Amino acid sequence: MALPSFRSAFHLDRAFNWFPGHMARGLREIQTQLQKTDVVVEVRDARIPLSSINPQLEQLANHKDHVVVYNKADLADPASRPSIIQNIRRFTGQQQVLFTSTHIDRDVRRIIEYAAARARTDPLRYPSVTVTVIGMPNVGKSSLINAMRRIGVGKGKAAPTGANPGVTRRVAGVIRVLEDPPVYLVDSPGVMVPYIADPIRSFKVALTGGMKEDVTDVEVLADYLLYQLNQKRNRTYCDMFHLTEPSDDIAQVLPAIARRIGALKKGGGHHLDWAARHFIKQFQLGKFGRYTLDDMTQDNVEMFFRTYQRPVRSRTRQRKEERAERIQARRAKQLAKGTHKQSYQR
Ligand SMILES: Nc1nc2c(ncn2[C@@H]2O[C@H](COP(=O)(O)OP(=O)(O)OP(=O)(O)O)[C@@H](O)[C@H]2O)c(=O)[nH]1
Repeated sequence: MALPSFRSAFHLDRAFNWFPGHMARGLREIQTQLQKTDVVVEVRDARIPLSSINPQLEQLANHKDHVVVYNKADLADPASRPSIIQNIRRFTGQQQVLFTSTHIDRDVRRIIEYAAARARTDPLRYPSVTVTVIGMPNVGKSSLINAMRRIGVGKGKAAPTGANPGVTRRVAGVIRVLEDPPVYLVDSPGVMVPYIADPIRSFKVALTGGMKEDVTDVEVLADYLLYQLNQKRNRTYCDMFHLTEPSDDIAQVLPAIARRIGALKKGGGHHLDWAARHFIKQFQLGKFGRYTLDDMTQDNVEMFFRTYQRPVRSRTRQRKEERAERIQARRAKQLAKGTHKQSYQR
């Protein structure tokens, strides 16, 4: 049987963006909180090692003792780890890079140990250590804090968690995670990059659960997931949804998923949005295997770091600036004319 031909690129005309008010406020609160912080734990998603970097947070954290934690490592391709460590060190100078899964105690303990080492090596300077946990939405900050508390002091959940992004909305109070030396953690709201210009980057963030569903289009996102699976020649979805052969056409795949999960409309037809949500959820649960969506090849990483720190203007800001430029140009023109008139009159 001839293999079906797959798309060689995914074409998108728009990016998803999500930056509600609580994130702008959260960023200001984090800035204030960092003044009272000894160690910053910046949590990112191991499945999107580049796309889960928020330059605004990174800049705030860079002035501090700062450790980068790639969480959800159980869902990411382990083969990408060496290139993540190497590239992050090379392009950001960041030496402390850890990989964690909140349900693997050994991983979580390494963060506690990192913070406790400050107090152990310099107890006069650090009679206790305060750690602030920052990062993009849904990367697992609160889950990590709860895991550290469970491991460090044997206590239950203190930070609310949830499958949807944006559960934590304010910088929280301190939570003790170790008695001796005393280590305290502070949770903070996930802060998204204010404006993501690159549609593919926004799709990766959305696919890994970092965007509120309302700002996305689940069927387009499901199509992007299908594209990703086919790129990697991953056929798991065929067995899962009883497809006889792989397809690159989401219009064929979504009805098959809908039939499989019983998302059928009363008068006939399929709930394609339910099917799309189910498809995406399976990816987020790791049912298609472990994925690192960002291309970690040298060229791509270099390109990312060359452009990512440039402040990206939102469309509104861009329009305002363009308008201001037009007004200025018009005034300059009028002035030139006026000057000409004046000199003529003189
Ligand atoms: N598989 C896996 N899931 C995780 C891990 N850490 C967190 N999660 C799940 O990811 C989801 C988000 O976790 P949270 O801890 O609420 O994330 P957060 O970064 O605090 O989210 P915000 O409130 O948006 O800032 C939850 O459903 C967690 O169960 C991990 O290491 N592995």
